[in-house]
Amino acid sequence: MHTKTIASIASGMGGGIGVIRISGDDAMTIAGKIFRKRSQIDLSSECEKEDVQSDDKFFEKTDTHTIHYGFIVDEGKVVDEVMVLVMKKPNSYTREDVIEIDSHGGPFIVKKILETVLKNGAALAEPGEFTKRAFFNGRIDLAQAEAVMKLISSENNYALDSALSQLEGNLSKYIEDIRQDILYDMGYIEAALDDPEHYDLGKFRFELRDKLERDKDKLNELVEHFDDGRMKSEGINTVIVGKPNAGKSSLMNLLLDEERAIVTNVAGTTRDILEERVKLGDVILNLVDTAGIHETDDVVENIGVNKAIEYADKCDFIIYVVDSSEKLDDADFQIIDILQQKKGVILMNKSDLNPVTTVNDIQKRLDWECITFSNETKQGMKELEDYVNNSFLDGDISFNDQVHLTGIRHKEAVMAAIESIDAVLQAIDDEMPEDFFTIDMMDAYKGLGLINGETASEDLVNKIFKEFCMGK
Ligand SMILES: Nc1nc2c(c(=O)[nH]1)N(C=O)[C@@H](CNc1ccc(C(=O)N[C@@H](CCC(=O)O)C(=O)O)cc1)CN2
Ligand SMILES: Nc1nc2c(ncn2[C@@H]2O[C@H](COP(=O)(O)OP(=O)(O)OP(=O)(O)O)[C@@H](O)[C@H]2O)c(=O)[nH]1
Ligand SMILES: [Mg+2]
Repeated sequence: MHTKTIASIASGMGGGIGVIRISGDDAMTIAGKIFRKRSQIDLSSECEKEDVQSDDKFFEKTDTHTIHYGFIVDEGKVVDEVMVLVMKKPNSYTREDVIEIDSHGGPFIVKKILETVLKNGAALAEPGEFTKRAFFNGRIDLAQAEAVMKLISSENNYALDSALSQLEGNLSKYIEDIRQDILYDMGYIEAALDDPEHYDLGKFRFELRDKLERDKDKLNELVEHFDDGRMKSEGINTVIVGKPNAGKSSLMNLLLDEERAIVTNVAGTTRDILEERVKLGDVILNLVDTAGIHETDDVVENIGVNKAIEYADKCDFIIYVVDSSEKLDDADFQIIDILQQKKGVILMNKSDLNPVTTVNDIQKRLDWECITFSNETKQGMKELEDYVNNSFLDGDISFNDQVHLTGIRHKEAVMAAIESIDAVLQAIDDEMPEDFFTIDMMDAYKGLGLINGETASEDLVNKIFKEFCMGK
């Protein structure tokens, strides 16, 4: 079958060099049509010489993995001076014939070259279409394709390392080992039911029970580390709380290093929640500034207070800002009540003023780390950074021996498989006949296949690739 040839800009816009990528059966021919060697160009007019014919077979005749210096022309006129990379199937990213044109990096030039390529027979690639082809052509599985996206969007070492591990296929292998275990045992049960004379199901159910328990432990381990991994790579959902005027918005601005939130000496300045992403050391915080929590009759402010409480309830981490230049009051006591079962840190803010509330005053009510802090003098910034980094990045995880789920889609598939395994375990305990087991075993087998894509529907696959960026 002749595959449609696609093209797209593969580089980020701007930068010194731009990359236009072409993939498909006509990639070589299209490139041949628009490529000229230096000797074919009249440099004084920036046009091809008069008697020059395009050599459509030029790249078909070259070896794979070779680089060619020359020019791209559009209707005889030079568009840019380029390098062309040739990768012949199956030795390419998509496993199809691939041409990459390295051009000068300006956005106008890059777009013009892409237009020239499209004019000569390629179709504009959809987001993720190159990687989708790598998937359909069997070079990578679905989890690995998703890892490519994770890799591109990673913002810290943790995200990068776990994406690389997934791209290498570590998650896929972990899941596939469990699937093969289940498949083997399903096969055994069916064979034994068909041919009871040669297969003994006598003690099999006890063996099966042990095996499934082990598989379940392995899957549970993935689920247990999921939140941890999500926080490290996508950011810790962090809410700044405190009573009005404590200095919450000032802290937001200080961490962001810009005047993002409105700060005034009027209590009740912040009404709505404000979300921003900041990096503190190697930790990413998805930071939320909230309205000061206290009793109020103001309708609008009250909505803000309720939102603050709601956010504080469902976040990963709280920064509780205390105005240490004032006595703790009812508002603080109300906040401390809300925070009891949560994870967070206390900033004893306004340390540049006369301290009235001490670390001791507060720690006897809330057993959290206390940092003496000032938005004015930046006292405590280093301690805050260290505390957050130590709390969330402790015990360097070795990626060689640990596998991580990096997406909610994977977590859901694993949890569903655990449920199916539980159903089998229950059936064993209930002394049900063996053919009952296979239904749930099949569910677990198929459910886990969603992760590497073995059992993923076309809709699911399309949905995943839609999230990709252009040119990938
Ligand atoms: N110029 C360029 N740089 C790039 C990419 C690319 O596509 N082009 N990549 C794109 O993301 C990344 C590298 N990933 C790649 C993965 C596989 C193959 C590939 O050709 N694989 C073939 C053949 C391998 C071989 O020749 O030994 C294969 O596995 O069948 C290429 C790049 C980052 N850098
Ligand atoms: N001296 C001193 N003043 C501070 C410090 N942090 C904040 N302030 C001042 O305290 C006042 C309130 O600061 P905000 O950051 O608006 O306080 P908030 O907690 O966001 O207040 P609401 O939004 O009303 O809940 C402003 O006048 C700030 O300049 C600090 O560390 N030292
Ligand atoms: Mg505020």
